[in-house]
Amino acid sequence: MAAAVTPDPYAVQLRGVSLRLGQDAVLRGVDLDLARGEAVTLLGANGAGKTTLLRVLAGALGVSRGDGRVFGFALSDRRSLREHTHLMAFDGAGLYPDLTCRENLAFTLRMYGLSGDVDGALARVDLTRAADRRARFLSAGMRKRLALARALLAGRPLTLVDEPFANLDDDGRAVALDVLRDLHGRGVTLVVAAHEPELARAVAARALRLQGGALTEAP
Ligand SMILES: Nc1ncnc2c1ncn2[C@@H]1O[C@H](COP(=O)(O)OP(=O)(O)OP(=O)(O)O)[C@@H](O)[C@H]1O
Repeated sequence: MAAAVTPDPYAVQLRGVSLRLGQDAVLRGVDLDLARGEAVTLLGANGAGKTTLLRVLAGALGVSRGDGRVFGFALSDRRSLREHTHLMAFDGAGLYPDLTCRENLAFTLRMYGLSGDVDGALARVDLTRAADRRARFLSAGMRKRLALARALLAGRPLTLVDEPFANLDDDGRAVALDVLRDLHGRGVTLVVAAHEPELARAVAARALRLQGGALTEAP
């Protein structure tokens, strides 16, 4: 009889992950267990290493020491990590400045091998009137909205969101919450790095703090 296969219940497991960037030991023994479908808020001062940790989980950065898995894939298998994650970067990286909003989203779908409702996503983030504007001519808040629409369409099983509320007005913050709740409701595992704990925790009640390169549960 074949042995029963137990699916890995974890989206993320990190053990003693350390990373040095230049002179800085940015991550120093990070341990993390995230269940599939869990949403977590990532807190920490400027320069604490939040973006760095998101980039490790997204397969964009290798680690110096330690071990970990993302959906069962080793951290060193960065290609598999990239295929199962979406990183919504703070600075809008991933958006193509010379493509229009609509073209950017259509391109994301093509790149990820998906079909989806581009105009619906633009409407969700209130960018319909800017659909044919090139990304380079968007305001910072509009770029953030476009990045949220991109994350929504991508719907990758692990979505890593860097400062989703920065540069947004009150309506925009509501849009960001709506998008994050939608992703979470679809079973997407979320890590939300934010400086607005009260907002982030409305989606991701469990909060972790990155301090001195290590993660601890935040009360
Ligand atoms: N490519 C790099 N080379 C050298 N040092 C880097 C590099 N990227 C980041 N760092 C350093 O790593 C540390 C952590 O940066 P990171 O961007 O991860 O912090 P953060 O917690 O996201 O900060 P913020 O809240 O300001 O966005 C900082 O000291 C930063 O200067």
